[in-house]
Amino acid sequence: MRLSKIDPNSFSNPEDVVIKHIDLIWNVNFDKKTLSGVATIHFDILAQSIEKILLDVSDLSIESVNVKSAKNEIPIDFEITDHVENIGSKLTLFLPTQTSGKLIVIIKYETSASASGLLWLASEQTCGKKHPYLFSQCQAIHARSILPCQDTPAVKFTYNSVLYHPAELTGLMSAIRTKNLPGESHFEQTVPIPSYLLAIVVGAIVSRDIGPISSVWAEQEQIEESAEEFSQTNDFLKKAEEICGPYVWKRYDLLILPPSFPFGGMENPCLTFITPTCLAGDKSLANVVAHEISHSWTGNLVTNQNFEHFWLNEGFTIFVEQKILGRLNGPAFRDFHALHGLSELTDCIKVQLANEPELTKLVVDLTNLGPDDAFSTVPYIKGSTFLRYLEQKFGGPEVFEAFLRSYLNKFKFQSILTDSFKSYLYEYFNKEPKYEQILASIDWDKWLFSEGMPPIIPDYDHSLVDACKRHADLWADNNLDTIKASSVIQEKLLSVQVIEFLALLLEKKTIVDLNGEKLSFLVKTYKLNETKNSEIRFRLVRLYIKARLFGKMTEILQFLNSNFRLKFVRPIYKELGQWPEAKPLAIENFAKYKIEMMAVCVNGISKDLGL
Ligand SMILES: CC/C=C\C/C=C\C[C@@H](O)/C=C/C=C/C=C\[C@@H](O)CCCC(=O)O
Ligand SMILES: [Zn+2]
Repeated sequence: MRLSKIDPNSFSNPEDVVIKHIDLIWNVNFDKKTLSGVATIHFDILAQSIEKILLDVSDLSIESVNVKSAKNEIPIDFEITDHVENIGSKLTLFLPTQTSGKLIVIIKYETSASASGLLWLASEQTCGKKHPYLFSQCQAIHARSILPCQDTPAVKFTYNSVLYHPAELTGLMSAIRTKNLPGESHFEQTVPIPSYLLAIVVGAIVSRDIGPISSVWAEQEQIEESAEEFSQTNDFLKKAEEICGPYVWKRYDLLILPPSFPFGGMENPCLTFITPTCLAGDKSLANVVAHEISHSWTGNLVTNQNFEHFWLNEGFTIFVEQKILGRLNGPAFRDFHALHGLSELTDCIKVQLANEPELTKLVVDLTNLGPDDAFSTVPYIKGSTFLRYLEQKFGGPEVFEAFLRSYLNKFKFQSILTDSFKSYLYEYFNKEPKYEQILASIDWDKWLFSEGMPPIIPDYDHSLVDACKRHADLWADNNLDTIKASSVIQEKLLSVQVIEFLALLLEKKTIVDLNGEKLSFLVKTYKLNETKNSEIRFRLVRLYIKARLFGKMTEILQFLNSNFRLKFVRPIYKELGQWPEAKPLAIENFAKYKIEMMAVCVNGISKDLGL
C-alpha cells in the first residue's frame, strides 16, 4: 500500500497543508522512559481550504489537540486509525470549520517507553556507569514515534525547543543551543529540516573544542580519544565548502554515542551522531565524519522527497565524501575508497539482498515496504558510482563540480525526486552543444532501474587496491607453507588496505585450507589481535564463521555484543543463522542483548535469524 501520493511511507497530505515550524516542550522522564509535553505546530494551508489534517504517529498517547486563534484555544476532535506494523498510524485532526491560510495546532502528548526512535539506556549500559542515557535515531520514519508530524522528507520545518531533564545531565538537539540552565536547555533550528533530522540526546556528556565551529561531545571516559580521532573535522569542513559552497548550519559538532547507536553516523544538523566503533585509534575510520559533513549539503540542504529516492541523499554524499578524501590524501585515495565501496556492494548484493534483487535498483519501490527493510549500501555505492560515471563523461571534476554547486544552490532548502536532478542536468549541460551527444548517451533506465551491480564501472586508479588483491589472492589460492614463503606478506598495508584485503578474501568462493591454523597465521601476520579497528575485526569474525571455527565462538560473540551497529551485527547474525551448530547460540545471545538495541536493530536481526 502507498500511504499517500507524495510518500508511500507517510499518511500525511503535504499537497494540501505543510508544517512550517514547530515549538516543542519536552519533559525527559528516565523513570517512565518517556518524553511528554507539547508540540505547537504552525501550518501553511496550500489548498483553497481544508477540513482535516493528516499526521503520522507511532505509539503516541495524545492527551489533547487545540486550535489556536488570536483570542483563544479551541479543543478539536481527533482520531488515530489505520495502524500498519512497523510503520505507524494515521492521526486525523478534524478542524472546526473549513480553514485556509495559516493555522496553529497545539498537541499535548506522551511517547511510549518503547518508542522506536528512542533508546533509553540504564546507567550500567554507559561507559561511566553512573547516569542513564537517552538518544534518538529518527531516520527514516521514526520521528513519528517522538512527535506527531508529517513524517515525510517532502516537508521541511524550522523548530524551537525547550528540554526539561535531570539537572546533572546535558541535553542536546539537532539545533543551536540558545540557553543552558541546570535541568533546562533551549534550542533553535532556523534552517528548515525534514522530520528525520530531528534529534535529541540526554546524558552525562562533556565537550572539547576541535575547531572554530566544532566541539566533540562524549562521555568523560571517551572524550580525549574522540577529540584526537576526529581532529581532522575542520579540514574536512573546509574541503567540503570548497566543493559544495557555504556552510549554512552555523555549528558542526560531533557526538560520540554509546555502542548501541545503530549506524556509523547520522547527519543530525549542528550535531552529527557518531558510533564509538569509529574510534580506531589511528583516524582510519574518520571518513565517516567526512561523510556526515557532506550531508550538510547533500541530504540536509537538498533532500530526497521520499525514501524511494534515497540515493539523492546518500549517493551524492559518498561522492562528496570521496572528493574530500581525495583532496586531503591524493586522487589514488579517492579511488581506493570508491573501489572499496564496490567490494562492499558486491558483498551486500550477494549476502544481504540475495533474495531481494528488486532492492538492488537505484530507485526502489517502497509500496508496502518500510524504509528500514529496504536499507542497504546500494543507494550509497550505486549512486556514487553513477555520479562518478557522469563526472567522467562530462569531462572531469572541474566541469562536474561546477554543476554540483549549481545543483545544490538551485535545490537548497527543497525536497526533490530523481527527475528534478535529471532535468537540471539536461538544463545545465544543454547550454553547450558539445554536451548534446553525452546527454543523449546516458542510459537512465539502466542506471536507475536495473538490478545488480552498476551497469558501467568508471575508470579508477587501482594502485592502492592492487596490493589488497595480491594479498587476497595469496591467502585464497595457497596453502600455509606457500604463504609463509611468499614475499607478498612482507608488504606493509595501511589499515584501510587491510580492511579491503579481508573484504576481498571474504568475497572468494573458495579459500584453500580455510582452517584455524591458517587464520591464526593471518592474525599474526597482520597483527590483527592488536587492532581496535572495528571494520577489521568485523571481517575477521566473518572469516571465523566462514571457516566454521566453533572454537572462536567466544571471540565472535564478544565482537557481536561489543556494539549494535547494524552494518556489523546484521551480517554476523545472518551468517550465524545459516550455521546450524551456531544458530541456537545466536538466538540465545540475541535474546539476552536485545534490550540494549534500538527497534530498527531488533527488527533487522529478527528477520536475519528468521524469528
Ligand atoms: C533504498 C532504501 C530506502 C530507504 C532507506 C532509508 C533509511 C533507512 C533507515 O534504516 C535509516 C538509515 C540511517 C542511516 C544513517 C547513517 C548511514 O549512513 C550509516 C551507513 C551504515 C553504517 O556505516 O553503519
Ligand atoms: Zn549518509
